Amino acid sequence: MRILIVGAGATGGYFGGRLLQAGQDVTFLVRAHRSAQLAEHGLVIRSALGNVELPAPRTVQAGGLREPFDLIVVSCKAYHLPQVIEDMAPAVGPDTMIVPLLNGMRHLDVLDGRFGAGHVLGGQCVIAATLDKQGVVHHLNQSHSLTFGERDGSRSGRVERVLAAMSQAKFEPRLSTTILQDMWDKWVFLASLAGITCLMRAPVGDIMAAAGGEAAALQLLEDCRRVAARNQHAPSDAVLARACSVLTEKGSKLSASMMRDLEQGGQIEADHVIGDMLARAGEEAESLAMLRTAYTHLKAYEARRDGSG
Ligand SMILES: NC(=O)C1=CN([C@@H]2O[C@H](COP(=O)(O)OP(=O)(O)OC[C@H]3O[C@@H](n4cnc5c(N)ncnc54)[C@H](OP(=O)(O)O)[C@@H]3O)[C@@H](O)[C@H]2O)C=CC1
Ligand SMILES: CC(C)(CO)C(=O)C(=O)O
Repeated sequence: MRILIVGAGATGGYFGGRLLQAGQDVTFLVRAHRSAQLAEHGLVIRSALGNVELPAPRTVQAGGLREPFDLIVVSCKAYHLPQVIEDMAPAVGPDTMIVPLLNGMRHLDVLDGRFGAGHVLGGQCVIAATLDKQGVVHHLNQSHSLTFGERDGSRSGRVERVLAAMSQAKFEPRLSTTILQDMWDKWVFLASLAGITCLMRAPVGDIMAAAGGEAAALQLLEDCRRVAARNQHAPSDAVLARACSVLTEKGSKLSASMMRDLEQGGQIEADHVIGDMLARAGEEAESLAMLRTAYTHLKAYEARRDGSG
């Protein structure tokens, strides 16, 4: 299976690197700076679950794509998606599958609109990873699952082939028959985690140590749950209980990748992760005060960052 990983950043570098390590036919679509880094230093992953150094992984830049790939894994940030879509278009042939790993949901509509829904599977990853200035991928926790599936829930031949291709790689590939619900479940959790850790500029444990911290986190979770329910994707009691316990764990060092980006002064996926959640609340948005505050806070950060205030 010919696999194109779009973006060799934290998630793309990690999962693409693990696939390459397992002997899969992997190419990375990258931009000039990352291309030079990978050519000089190779793809380096530092992980408690096993370091790996892959000298000179195959890369291609926009304009260099000539043929369709079997599988395209999209692992860019949401704010880069419009350009990414144009750059990857020559790699999409009649039988190409696209698996996006972005947090949130709106990218599915964007990808469907450009390539047709038949090409676009559901996808998500659970991992904490970051890229340092030298281009090394740092895996920060013990989770590394990549879940994908047909959005109609079927176990088609093509998703079975993706599972087979991923089965030898050193991460947890999961073929889901409920991928849209899985994506909503993760979004509800992630939007709560990103919203609260960014708002408080602190990981979960420090928020729990602060007066009002637990109530604020749980209120944000409840706001996101209400949006999911309104969109016919209410999380189950078990999913909610798990989200609740992770978001309120005393002493926890957990924070969202958005908080890491924000603390480094970087761009953030405010509209994609929080704004779109609010947009899907419709007229209920007025009553979701924590979610609205989380969004306003991120937009104020963006305004300050890009000097548009
Ligand atoms: N990091 C994490 O722990 C997790 C992240 N996620 C989600 O995964 C998605 C990706 O995040 P993450 O991997 O952290 O992001 P990164 O910023 O680490 O990586 C994204 C990569 O996309 C590349 N890129 C952007 N535009 C293009 C383009 N036109 N052509 C080729 N490459 C391009 C960037 O390259 P360049 O260097 O040129 O800018 C960058 O290396 C996000 O939606 C995030 O929310 C989900 C779970 C965990
Ligand atoms: C939920 C979590 C923390 C892990 O995948 C994540 O997606 C993120 O930090 O962006």
